Amino acid sequence: MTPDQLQRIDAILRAAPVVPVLAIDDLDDAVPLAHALVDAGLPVLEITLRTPVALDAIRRMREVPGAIVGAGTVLNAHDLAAVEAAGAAFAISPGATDALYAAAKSSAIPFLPGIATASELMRGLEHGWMRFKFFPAEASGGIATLKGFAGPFPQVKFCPTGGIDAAKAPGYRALPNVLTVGGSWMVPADALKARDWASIGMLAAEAAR
Ligand SMILES: O=C(O)C(=O)C[C@H](O)[C@H](O)COP(=O)(O)O
Repeated sequence: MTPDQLQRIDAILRAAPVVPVLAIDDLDDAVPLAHALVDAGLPVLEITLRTPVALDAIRRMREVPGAIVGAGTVLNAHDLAAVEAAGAAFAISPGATDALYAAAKSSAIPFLPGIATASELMRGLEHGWMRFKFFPAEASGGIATLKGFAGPFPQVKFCPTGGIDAAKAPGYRALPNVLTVGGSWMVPADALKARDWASIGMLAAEAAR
């Protein structure tokens, strides 16, 4: 991670009160969903590569004014190259491998690897990274684990994701080593299916406060 990549990932995460983690099945939902979230105060969007239309969704959503659209579920060097080619502003992984770190080092895209343990974090430090997704946050000890990491790793900051909801988010965001949190709670599956942008906007606005 170059100083430039560190500065860029920090700027992106600091622009996000919360990062919505999105799985888009219907490409026609991409733009109205981005509008609903951005207008509600959540400009930074993580589009997971879990659906066949994810790369096309990134291409469309990045045209929405104010949106900072990145990719999630980036599992390998091939995924990283694909999301960079689609114009993603950043790439997030639920974990990390040596091959993925190597690919990220030779790429310009800001990359946020995932870690859940001290050893995974130390492997990331060896590769030069100081910003991580903490995943799956709740299942990996949540706030108590992040407080534990603050002692031996004072220079490291996190975006915890996984099992966080509206009630739990403020506790995470109050931690000094947390830049922002990620989660899908503001886009309930039934609201997305119903294209209920008003409800999603209300949940997003609440998350942005
Ligand atoms: O697909 C990925 O790359 C992931 O890392 C998983 C997501 O971050 C979580 O599924 C979001 O967590 P929830 O808010 O609990 O839904």
